[in-house]
Amino acid sequence: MKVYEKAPAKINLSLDVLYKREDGYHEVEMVMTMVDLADRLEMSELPRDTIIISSQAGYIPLDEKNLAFQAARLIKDRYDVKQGVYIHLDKKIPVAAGLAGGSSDAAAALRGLNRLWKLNISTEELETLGAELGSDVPFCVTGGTAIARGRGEKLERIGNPPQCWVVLAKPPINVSTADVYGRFNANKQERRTSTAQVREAIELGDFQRLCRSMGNMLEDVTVDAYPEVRQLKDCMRRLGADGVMMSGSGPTVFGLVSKESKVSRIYNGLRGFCKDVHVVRMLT
Ligand SMILES: C[C@](O)(CO)[C@H](O)COP(=O)(O)OP(=O)(O)OC[C@H]1O[C@@H](n2ccc(N)nc2=O)[C@H](O)[C@@H]1O
Ligand SMILES: Nc1ncnc2c1ncn2[C@@H]1O[C@H](COP(=O)(O)OP(=O)(O)OP(=O)(O)O)[C@@H](O)[C@H]1O
Repeated sequence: MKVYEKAPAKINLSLDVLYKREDGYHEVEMVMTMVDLADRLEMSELPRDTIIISSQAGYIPLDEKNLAFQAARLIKDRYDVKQGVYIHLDKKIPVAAGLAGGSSDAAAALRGLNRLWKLNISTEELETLGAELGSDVPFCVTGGTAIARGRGEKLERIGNPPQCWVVLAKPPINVSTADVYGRFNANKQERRTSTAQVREAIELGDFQRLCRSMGNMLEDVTVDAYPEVRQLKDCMRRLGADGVMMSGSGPTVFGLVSKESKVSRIYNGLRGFCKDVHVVRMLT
């Protein structure tokens, strides 16, 4: 038997870092949603008790460092599954981009293996398992739009943002999430939180207000280390995107655009600046 799962990319419409916790993680409050740029996972049963990962992407680990591998091992251990699985990852989401590609693959593996092995694990339990794999994984289990708190695992579902185009552009640099949080200094200055305003704009269905409300407290940290992220933001704004922000710990910058007529101008303008540009829709 075979099962297939899509693993969409996430963007952060807000990302407030509240304080550093005793356990080393940061307490956050953020609005996350998904876009229709997705990896695809094919999972098939193996007679031998083993986990095999393959991918067309030559630049991700295919061993126990792969988050889909870790998801399979976790579910096998926890539910005492003796069958093996072959997982093929068709990667479309840029890697180490701030788009939760690995986390979404892990969440898709949890969902798919639950079906493949007929384990009947509840969504809540899948989210709890996901938290063991990474802070963004619980959100990726069901996706949609949510406010995430704690270190990212406490989820409150909210309505979807107004539909629009999303232009994603990743400069050719790799950013480590641990490194960005490590450089973040919570006491440095008063920072404006944005989650409450983003939530309000979504509830009102007010696109322009949403664009004005967005904020990401990790942006300054990444921009300090990689000035090209600011250049990319400025470029996207100049080209006419309505709202522009970095996603997660970066370096991907996204632009929200309401008018289809503007999209190709923004896409073409950005392609002169970096190769990794995608035009997608919010997943609503
Ligand atoms: C930046 C975001 O992607 C925004 O959605 C997430 O907060 C990070 O999610 P993630 O990549 O799944 O993060 P994890 O794999 O759990 O953690 C990677 C590293 O980031 C730091 N980290 C992560 C999440 C968090 N709330 N506080 C942290 O300080 C920790 O040093 C951790 O070792
Ligand atoms: N299935 C996977 N897909 C992509 N990267 C993976 C995967 N499994 C493990 N990795 C490793 O995880 C690291 C982060 O990749 P990923 O694409 O998940 O980052 P990200 O989008 O910045 O994540 P986040 O937004 O959750 O911080 C990479 O260095 C990569 O080698």
